[in-house]
Amino acid sequence: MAVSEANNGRGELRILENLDELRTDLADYIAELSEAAVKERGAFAIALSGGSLIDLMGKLCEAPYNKTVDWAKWHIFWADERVVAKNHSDSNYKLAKDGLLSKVPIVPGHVHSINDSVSAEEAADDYMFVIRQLVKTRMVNVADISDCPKFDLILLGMGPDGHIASLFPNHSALDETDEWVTFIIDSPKPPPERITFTLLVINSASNVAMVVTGESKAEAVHLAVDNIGPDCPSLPARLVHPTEGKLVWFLDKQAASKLDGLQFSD
Ligand SMILES: O=C(O)[C@H](O)[C@@H](O)[C@H](O)[C@H](O)COP(=O)(O)O
Repeated sequence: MAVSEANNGRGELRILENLDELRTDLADYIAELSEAAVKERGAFAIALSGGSLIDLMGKLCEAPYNKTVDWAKWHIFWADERVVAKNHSDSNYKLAKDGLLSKVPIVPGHVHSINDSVSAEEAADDYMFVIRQLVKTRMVNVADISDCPKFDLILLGMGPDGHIASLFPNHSALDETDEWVTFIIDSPKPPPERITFTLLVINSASNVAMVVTGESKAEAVHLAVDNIGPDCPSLPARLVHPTEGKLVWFLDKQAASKLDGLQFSD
């Protein structure tokens, strides 16, 4: 693995030889953050996304993690969710349940999925209310300089267009600076209706991990991480910049292949 700090404050870059190494490194990283948060405040508030992420987290269901992680202290949220029924094949909740949550001893009451029986707008409001209650009890930590939730870890994938969660390039949801959760009804990636954490919440987290693999993402990784001059596009992934937290990129060689000045030692 090559680990380096992007020289422009764009976070730590962890570039893994292959998907197996990435899966192990990601599981170690999540397990370490979980242990630290449980030690410090008795709970671990983690937000998941959809896509390939859940499969890449798969090692957590295996030894030693399945036994060593303090699953009872985990509180699960979604950085974004598709507004479909929980048993629909498009549901990020279903993806996480089938691939992770059903395989480890998570407390069912700690799984904070969205209300799937209302409109996207109502689901976003409802989710914000749920998070607000958990911030009050400090199940979810609070930012030092605002009343914003400070998740212990937000895990994000990235599309080839540089979208993160359900924040897409040139979409007005990117400009939402008041609400913690917003909704969209015109997602370019199906299904169209989604709710998503805003940049406000993403950038208030203690830790944000961008988990990105495959050659189709290489250009977007370059645009999100490298110094690309004044024509810098407003790529959603480039706007991830935790103000009081730490950003780590988990990349395979393919996704990292267009980064400036990268040298792989074979
Ligand atoms: O629900 C979603 O669609 C996502 O949360 C989305 O932001 C996803 O993480 C990226 O599109 C990357 O997905 P892949 O890793 O599958 O390419």
